[in-house]
Amino acid sequence: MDTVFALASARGRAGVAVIRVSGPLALDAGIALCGSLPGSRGLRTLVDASGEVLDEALVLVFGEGHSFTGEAVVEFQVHGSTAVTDALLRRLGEIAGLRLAEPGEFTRRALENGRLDLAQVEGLADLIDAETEAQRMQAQRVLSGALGKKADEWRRDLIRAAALLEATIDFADEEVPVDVSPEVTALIDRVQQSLATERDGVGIAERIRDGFEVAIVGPPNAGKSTLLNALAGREAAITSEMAGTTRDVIEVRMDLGGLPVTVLDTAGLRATDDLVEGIGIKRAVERAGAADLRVFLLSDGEAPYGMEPGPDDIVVQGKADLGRQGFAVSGRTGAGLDELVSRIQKVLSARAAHAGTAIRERHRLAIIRASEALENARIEVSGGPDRAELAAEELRSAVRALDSLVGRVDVENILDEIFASFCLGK
Ligand SMILES: Nc1nc2c(ncn2[C@@H]2O[C@H](COP(=O)(O)OP(=O)(O)OP(=O)(O)O)[C@@H](O)[C@H]2O)c(=O)[nH]1
Ligand SMILES: [K+]
Ligand SMILES: [Mg+2]
Repeated sequence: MDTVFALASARGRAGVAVIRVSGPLALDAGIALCGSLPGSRGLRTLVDASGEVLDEALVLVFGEGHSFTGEAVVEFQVHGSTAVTDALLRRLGEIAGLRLAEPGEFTRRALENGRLDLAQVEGLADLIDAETEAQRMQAQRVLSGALGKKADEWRRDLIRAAALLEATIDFADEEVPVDVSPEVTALIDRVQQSLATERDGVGIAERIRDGFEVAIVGPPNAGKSTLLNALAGREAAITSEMAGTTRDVIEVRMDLGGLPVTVLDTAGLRATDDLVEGIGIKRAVERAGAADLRVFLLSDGEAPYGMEPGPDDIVVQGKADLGRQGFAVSGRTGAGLDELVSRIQKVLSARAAHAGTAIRERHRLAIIRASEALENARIEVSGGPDRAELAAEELRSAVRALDSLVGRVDVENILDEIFASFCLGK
């Protein structure tokens, strides 16, 4: 195994930069730079091959089995200037047996050494990318190994069910006094239910990761673009007194009370002979229809045109500053904005609450494969003792599908995909 090193903190000027060295030669490399290594941490002067001082560093030493990667690791916390980190990386590169780590290589080693399971690696990737509070909490849940724990419970139940069936196979020639099928079916049912909940939560978990879409729709000149700009805090969309100003869908990503949201501004909906405006309206209806939530911004007294609000959708009058009945907002003065944001948040957080520990399409597909095998197992079980062997085989195939969630089975093909999202030094 090579010894690898990389800048583990972000590139660029900073108070502190962290350079990590991991692998069998990590301690030797540390000694080459500092003369002597501290037991676990201490201040050292780092020198180059000719004894020239590189920097003063806080040096952290982790023995094999006690580091992030599971290997022997030395970390140097140095002054965060590009010149210092470049000099140190150059120096490490001169040491025989050391090379620069590939993107994600530290994490990959952590996985290979059993420090993290595959789902935790995905959680770590999400945590590094997390921008909002909801994303951070979701990533922490996955990084803590919650999906692995769930998978263990499912596995235990299914292995027990398979064992019960195996027992009847072994005694097939003799008279088996107990019928195991009720207990086996109960175990299958329990796992099935839990799998269904997790499967249904994946869509929401993906929204938390990638963002919810909230579309502003309504008639021309209702003030949709002005409202978008007020929410975004900048002039993202063109506004004017001309009806039919917005044609393309304008997207602005924002953090609404901890939830990642992309707000869409759309063309005003009305009957039109204008070709380009018509295309804009078609796009508006399509994108708003596919969004997670719609805010119908209406002009005084007008009914929605072209789209009907769904049960969760928010209907609000625009231009509150002109004096409106009921719930109204004004993008111009900001009146009613807090109320609108809190209504949006309320709807989306209620949905976000359904996110479980399975958070990716990969998880959803594994869960579906397992569920299908369990469905087959249930059919075989109901076919009587002669079919016990087939039922047990289906249970094992469900276990294999679930094992792929945490990487117990061969997952080489998905590793590259997962690690492609990692950056250097992670
Ligand atoms: N008094 C008042 N005028 C507003 C408000 N919001 C927008 N306006 C004005 O109403 C006109 C239309 O605003 P826009 O934001 O372009 O409306 P829109 O709904 O995006 O219009 P289209 O893109 O054409 O569908 C502009 O002249 C705005 O200055 C508001 O809250 N109060
Ligand atoms: K307008
Ligand atoms: Mg507009």
